Amino acid sequence: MPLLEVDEVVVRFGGVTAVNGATFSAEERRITGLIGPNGAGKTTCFNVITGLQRPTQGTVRFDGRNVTRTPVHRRSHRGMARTFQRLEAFGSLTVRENVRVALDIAGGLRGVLRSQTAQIDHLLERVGIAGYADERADSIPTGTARLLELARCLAGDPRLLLLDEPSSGLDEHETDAFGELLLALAAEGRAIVMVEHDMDLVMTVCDEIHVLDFGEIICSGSPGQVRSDERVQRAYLGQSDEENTRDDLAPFEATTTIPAIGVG
Ligand SMILES: Nc1ncnc2c1ncn2[C@@H]1O[C@H](COP(=O)(O)OP(=O)(O)OP(=O)(O)O)[C@@H](O)[C@H]1O
Repeated sequence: MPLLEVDEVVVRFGGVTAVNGATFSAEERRITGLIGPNGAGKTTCFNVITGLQRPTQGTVRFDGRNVTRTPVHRRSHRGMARTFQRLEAFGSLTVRENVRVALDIAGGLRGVLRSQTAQIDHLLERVGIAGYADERADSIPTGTARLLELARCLAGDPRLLLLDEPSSGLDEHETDAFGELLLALAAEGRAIVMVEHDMDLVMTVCDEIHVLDFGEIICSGSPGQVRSDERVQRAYLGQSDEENTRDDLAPFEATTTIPAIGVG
């Protein structure tokens, strides 16, 4: 049974249908990609999964239980963790203090009063930002701040990790290391769902990919299946030049086939 099941979810904002009957799942030990053009409904799906957005219709199940109406903090307590596109760390605290706060909160839920320095160091090393431990969070590069968000998520030892554009701000070398980290986190038994615009990363690490377009899942499958799907290629190429300004879409402008984006 998948750890996460999203079933026929619809989200309407007035006249806008942001998500339209989306059905997909995520399993432990696997990395699931959720991709699609700007405004396709990816972040809204994350909001529904984590409880920030009540769906107009549909169901979310986590570990077999219907959590569609479960508040955010209870879903978190049951093992969901999420990073945001917008950075959420406390800017005036150091990187180390940010991780300590996250560990204290997670530990508090388990009755542990004070986090151990070794735990903090371990998390910082794990995500590769130990060198920034004593810097203020608002002074570190964006990519590093995203890794700090991940460290804060891992403080709660989540079973399901939802990552919203986690690699943005990382250079090529850092992105490669990040991909390795994701694979290691999944191998430990976690389910990872990732909204990501770096197609090289998505195609390299994801076991399964769901493609959203105008709120609908238009394709689900392996990276190979998604790359060769005509509807996916049309969805990306269909954007006007004005809309099509994001770096992530640039590779699709040069070619009509996804395999030519430098993967595999
Ligand atoms: N609170 C809201 N009120 C009204 N419309 C919204 C709201 N949130 C999202 N939308 C609309 O819903 C659609 C889906 O938005 P969403 O942010 O989920 O897309 P996305 O795929 O995450 O986009 P991006 O890749 O640009 O982050 C868009 O048309 C957006 O304008």
